[in-house]
Amino acid sequence: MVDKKLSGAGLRGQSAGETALCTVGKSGSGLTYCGYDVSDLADNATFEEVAYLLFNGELPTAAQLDSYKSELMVLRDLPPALKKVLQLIPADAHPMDVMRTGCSFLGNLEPENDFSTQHQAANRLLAAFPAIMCYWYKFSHDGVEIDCVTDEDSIGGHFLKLLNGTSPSAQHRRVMDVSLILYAEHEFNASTFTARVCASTLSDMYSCITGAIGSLRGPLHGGANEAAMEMIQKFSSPADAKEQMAGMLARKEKIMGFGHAIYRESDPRNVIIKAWSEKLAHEFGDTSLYDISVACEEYMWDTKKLFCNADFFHASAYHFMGIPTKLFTPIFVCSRLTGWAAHVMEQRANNRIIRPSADYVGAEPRKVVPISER
Ligand SMILES: CC(=O)SCCNC(=O)CCNC(=O)[C@H](O)C(C)(C)COP(=O)(O)OP(=O)(O)OC[C@H]1O[C@@H](n2cnc3c(N)ncnc32)[C@H](O)[C@@H]1OP(=O)(O)O
Ligand SMILES: O=C([O-])CC(=O)C(=O)O
Repeated sequence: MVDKKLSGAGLRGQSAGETALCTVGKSGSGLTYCGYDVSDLADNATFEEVAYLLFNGELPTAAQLDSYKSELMVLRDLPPALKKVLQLIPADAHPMDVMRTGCSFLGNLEPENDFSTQHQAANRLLAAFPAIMCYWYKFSHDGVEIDCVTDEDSIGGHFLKLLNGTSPSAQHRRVMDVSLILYAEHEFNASTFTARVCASTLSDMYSCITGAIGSLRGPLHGGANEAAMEMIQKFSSPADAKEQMAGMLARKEKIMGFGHAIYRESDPRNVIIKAWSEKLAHEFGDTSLYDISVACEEYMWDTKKLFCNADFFHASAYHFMGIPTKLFTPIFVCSRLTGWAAHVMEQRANNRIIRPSADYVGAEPRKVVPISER
């Protein structure tokens, strides 16, 4: 992988601190968590192992993993007061606003009063996020109050069971696991940096994560998976996709799910989720959306040398699993929480308040003219 020439606005190319959690776009290996290549983790680990790795720096032993999964299972149910709040949020609310409120409200009920409980706060959010999303979704859309506890021992399986009310297939469980691994961590991306800035003021875990959710919500960041889904659904065939994309590029519109702030030639997560999307398309029995997605990928590379980022083939993969489009970005939250919380802990361990400077481009010094003379 070629290192991208990094300069210009948006703090691009400037180091804003140290991390032992992740490398992005380094030559030889596209993405690593604590030294492990993401493709190795996606092939050989589960999401809970990756969460444990990010929170503790090492992969768990079998006994440590068993006990960690049991700990998380006990933390899944939502307090009655939080359920009441979720019931008040209308069906047309943005699900990322629901996640933001759910996280913030839980912070009122179970505040992190002391940093010595930071692991508990992170684990509580990790265990509770799927229920926050699905409890609100099922109540507001179907009028059903779901049970927030399931017998699924993985977070991905738990989410699918909350959503569908039935146990997922082994394949769907595994795809969720891989997806959550791919989204878990990504160095100083916008939402993680938000969490670190907040942590640097010595604020609490819930505030850091609430702020990060707000940053992930935007279509230039995590919101791109939903935006990509909305786009590909409008294309009737691969040929139509190419024609419409040509128009979008001519109008200087951004094509969601393409390009990246750091990677230059490819996003290492794409090849992994793309392969799962293809498998799921065959299981779904209609590969047209996958074929359209491949046409988009080819067209963007051929015309603009822009490649799919992690979000693009997530859209079709989630769709083939029957997941409603509006829940795509909240799933990202369920995963990235691990990276955010790990960065909060890392910032706290070696903290100095993050406070950069600005280049002033405003008016020269001047005097206030009395209001009657303006
Ligand atoms: C999980 C994630 O958060 S991955 C990112 C998800 N976001 C998206 O998919 C949104 C679409 N992509 C984008 O908007 C951008 O590629 C970003 C925000 C990801 C990165 O932004 P930047 O670092 O500024 O991009 P970069 O410097 O590579 O842009 C180079 C040129 O390509 C253009 N470009 C980049 N991505 C796209 C795109 N998806 N569609 C059209 N043009 C694009 C830029 O506008 C820029 O053109 P210009 O020089 O004429 O202004
Ligand atoms: O790193 C970034 O800028 C965006 C990204 O891919 C992520 O957060 O996963």
